[in-house]
Amino acid sequence: MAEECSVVVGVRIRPFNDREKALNAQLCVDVDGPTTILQNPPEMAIESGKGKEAKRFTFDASFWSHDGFEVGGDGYCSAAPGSRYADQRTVFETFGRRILDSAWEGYHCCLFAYGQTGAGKSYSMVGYGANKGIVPISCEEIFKRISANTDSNLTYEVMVSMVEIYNEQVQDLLVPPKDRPKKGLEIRESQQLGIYIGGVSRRPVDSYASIEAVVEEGTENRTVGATLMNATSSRAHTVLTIEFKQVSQAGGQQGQKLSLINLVDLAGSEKAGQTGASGDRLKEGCAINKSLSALGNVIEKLADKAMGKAKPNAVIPYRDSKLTRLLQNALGGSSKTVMICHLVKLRRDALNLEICGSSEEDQEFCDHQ
Ligand SMILES: Nc1ncnc2c1ncn2[C@@H]1O[C@H](COP(=O)(O)OP(=O)(O)OP(=O)(O)O)[C@@H](O)[C@H]1O
Repeated sequence: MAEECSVVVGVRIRPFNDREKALNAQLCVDVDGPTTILQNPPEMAIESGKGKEAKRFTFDASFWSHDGFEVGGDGYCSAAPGSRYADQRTVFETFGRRILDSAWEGYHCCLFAYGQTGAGKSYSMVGYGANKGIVPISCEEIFKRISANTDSNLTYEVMVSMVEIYNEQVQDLLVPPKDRPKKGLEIRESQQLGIYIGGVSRRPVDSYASIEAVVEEGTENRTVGATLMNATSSRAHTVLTIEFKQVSQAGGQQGQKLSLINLVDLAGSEKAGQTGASGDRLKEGCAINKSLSALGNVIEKLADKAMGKAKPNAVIPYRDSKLTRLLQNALGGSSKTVMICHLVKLRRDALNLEICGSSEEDQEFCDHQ
């Protein structure tokens, strides 16, 4: 456990939606192995004065989910023969499994889905219909692994909580909206527990069915609102925390290993003009963008530390937002972080590119919001 925190980043590109098809949207992204290639379309080249040359950004993985899939009888989308389409299972195998392996080793972990509204974050995290995302597949895997355990000296305890951060307030998704405190829950700190949410519901779960029921209940209670870009846009960050405890008995002594697995569906980053935002929607958008910037800063600093670009004692600005404060336990120390960035409008999808130290950074492309 002496290892420092690690941050891995991937990019996923979804199919065009109806709106983009109607607008005759141009495809200006490609992938080549772990590299994402951005083409500068001619009109942007004129606007930026930068020419048409493609830019290449290398990540830990780049998932092509734009086309090349076939739909099975059950609705599951998988790669057509010879295609490079990355289906839900591929994304889980590349990143979700890594998170579970780390949790089994006793690390705290965070997996984030980042991207503009409608870019496919919820699709990757929760999924739709037969195309289950990382959350349900991970939950299934956790209980598959637990039931495969044959060591009678080893037992497991799993607890789940689910909150959303909406307008910088932490709300318990396992409590109906009418019964929640108006100002949300407080993030507290103690020597024993580190950072924790005062009064949050923690439900014990002992099977896939029980965790699925809790996640469904929480999902029903989420704050969603329509924007022009996505009819059921999530306007809050949703954080599912799985407390995973391994209890071992040896020589009359009990040992415990606790891992916090945080699966985070971030609210969509966006430009007010594109989403038709005003009033409440605009206020939400400002809170979302502010906390995403804070997250970007924290991850960038963690990545710098992991790569030796920053001093080991460099201060990480967790306190700049509720989101980063809440996840401080899981992001700091010897933890594992995975960020899956979903691309749509490339010049504006900055955090994706900025946080990855291995990319050829270009301010024109990284001009965030
Ligand atoms: N990889 C994919 N393959 C097929 N369809 C996808 C994929 N990713 C997203 N979609 C479709 O695109 C639409 C928008 O996706 P999704 O709801 O996941 O976006 P989002 O980023 O979570 O948006 P928001 O932040 O507004 O909640 C959905 O109809 C979804 O089914």
